[in-house]
Amino acid sequence: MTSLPTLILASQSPRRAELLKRLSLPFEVRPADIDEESLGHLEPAPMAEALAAKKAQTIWQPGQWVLAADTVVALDTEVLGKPRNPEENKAFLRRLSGRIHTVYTGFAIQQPEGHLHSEVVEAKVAFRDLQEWELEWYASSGEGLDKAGGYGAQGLGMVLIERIEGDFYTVMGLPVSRVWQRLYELGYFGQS
Ligand SMILES: Cc1cn([C@H]2C[C@H](O)[C@@H](COP(=O)(O)OP(=O)(O)OP(=O)(O)O)O2)c(=O)[nH]c1=O
Repeated sequence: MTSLPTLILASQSPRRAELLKRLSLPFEVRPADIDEESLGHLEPAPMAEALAAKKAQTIWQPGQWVLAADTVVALDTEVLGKPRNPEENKAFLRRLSGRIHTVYTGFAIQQPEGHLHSEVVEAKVAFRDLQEWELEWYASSGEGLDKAGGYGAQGLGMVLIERIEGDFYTVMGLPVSRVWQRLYELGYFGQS
């Protein structure tokens, strides 16, 4: 393969950077500081897609390939954001315990000439019935504090999960297989 253009990753998420690294794609991180509240009125799926698109558009400059994403965790119709403290983290986990919730990860790719592609992918996650000591243990680890829904499926949070329906990487914050496919279709890897 000839050398690929540098992807600008419009995300501060270390997980998304790690996934691009694992794909051996050349990239630079340039987080987009957007007002997420302004799209808070949307339903979870369109919200994840619109936030990803907004992040890409904030960073894009002519000639660049930009990739952005946003992960929204929804329990029925309610969105669980990032818990503000261990107490709130515990409360989130108590609500997720023994139930199935949906993780929506929207992603956006903006091409060098400005065309913007965005879409959203979903996965269903079933939590085990969690014991009180497990809520305490997980919340005090601090792992869930910078994560939507208050847990990380790729970390200690793996023990909270009974099963996942859909792509694991959608839960982790970037549906890599779908992103890869779209990059190909949009011509990132060269003329197809
Ligand atoms: C549910 C879940 C979320 N997460 C993370 C992925 C995202 O980083 C984060 C959701 O917040 P996002 O707002 O999607 O992303 P971010 O704030 O980390 O970064 P940026 O806005 O700059 O793109 O939660 C996990 O790492 N594992 C999980 O299992």
